[in-house]
Amino acid sequence: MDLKEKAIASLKKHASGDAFSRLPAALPKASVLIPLLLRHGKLHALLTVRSVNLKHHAGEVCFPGGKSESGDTDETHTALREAEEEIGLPSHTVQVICKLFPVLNKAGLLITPVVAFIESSFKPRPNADEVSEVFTLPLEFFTKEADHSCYPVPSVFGPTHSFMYTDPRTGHIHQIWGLTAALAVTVAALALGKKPEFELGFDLDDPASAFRDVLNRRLSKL
Ligand SMILES: CC(C)(COP(=O)(O)O)[C@@H](O)C(=O)NCCC(=O)NCCSC(=O)CCC(=O)O
Ligand SMILES: Nc1ncnc2c1ncn2[C@@H]1O[C@H](COP(=O)(O)O)[C@@H](OP(=O)(O)O)[C@H]1O
Ligand SMILES: [Mg+2]
Repeated sequence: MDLKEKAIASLKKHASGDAFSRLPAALPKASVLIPLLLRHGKLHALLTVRSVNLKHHAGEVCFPGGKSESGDTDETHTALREAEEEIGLPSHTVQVICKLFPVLNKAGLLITPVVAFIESSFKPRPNADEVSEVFTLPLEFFTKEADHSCYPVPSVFGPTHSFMYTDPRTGHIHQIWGLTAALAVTVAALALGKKPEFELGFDLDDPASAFRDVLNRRLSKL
């Protein structure tokens, strides 16, 4: 099996399917697209820098995505629609692999990560209202200790991970932390089949278990 096939097979083992699709409507929903691509024979991930003018998470690094809208048919539709709006990614060129288990953020938004392969030749067209920059980086960066730190403060699941990435193309230094870092380390570890050099703070064989506890606590309060 080649790199891409291995990553797809490994990610699909953690597909959440529709297990979380029928949760109460009182739980507001969002999706993020985790776009993977092959570049120089390696798996890469695509990330965005949010506009400094946004009300929430201004200037932070995140995956393309956003809140579910009434016309969306499911979580995957939300992720693809948002990616098309934010970075001009044509949905028909995207190979969706699977939805992973959703995560709850502090605001109570249930966020479903949708993992997908995009074409290596994709040229982003950022929507300046929402996105100031788009960059890609090797997925294995999220398994290395070199530019990583970890804080004991609980994030969406496990401790808070943080990475400092210097983009060799632009020289820009990007901090990737919190929710986005948690999703990136999970997808990197699963897709590459490689334990990170640092302590993850959750069980890689069952990454959804920590999340289930958080979700059940939240559901009991609805
Ligand atoms: C949650 C969102 C996917 C919603 O999308 P929208 O475009 O409508 O804002 C998005 O805001 C998002 O990805 N936010 C997180 C960005 C991020 O990871 N920032 C760095 C750390 S802040 C953090 O981890 C917040 C955790 C929390 O519980 O809120
Ligand atoms: N055309 C537009 N111009 C400016 N802001 C927009 C916009 N469309 C969406 N937004 C804002 O962009 C953010 C992300 O939206 P989405 O969920 O669609 O990704 C939201 O703001 P905040 O994140 O500041 O609340 C939303 O209000
Ligand atoms: Mg968004």
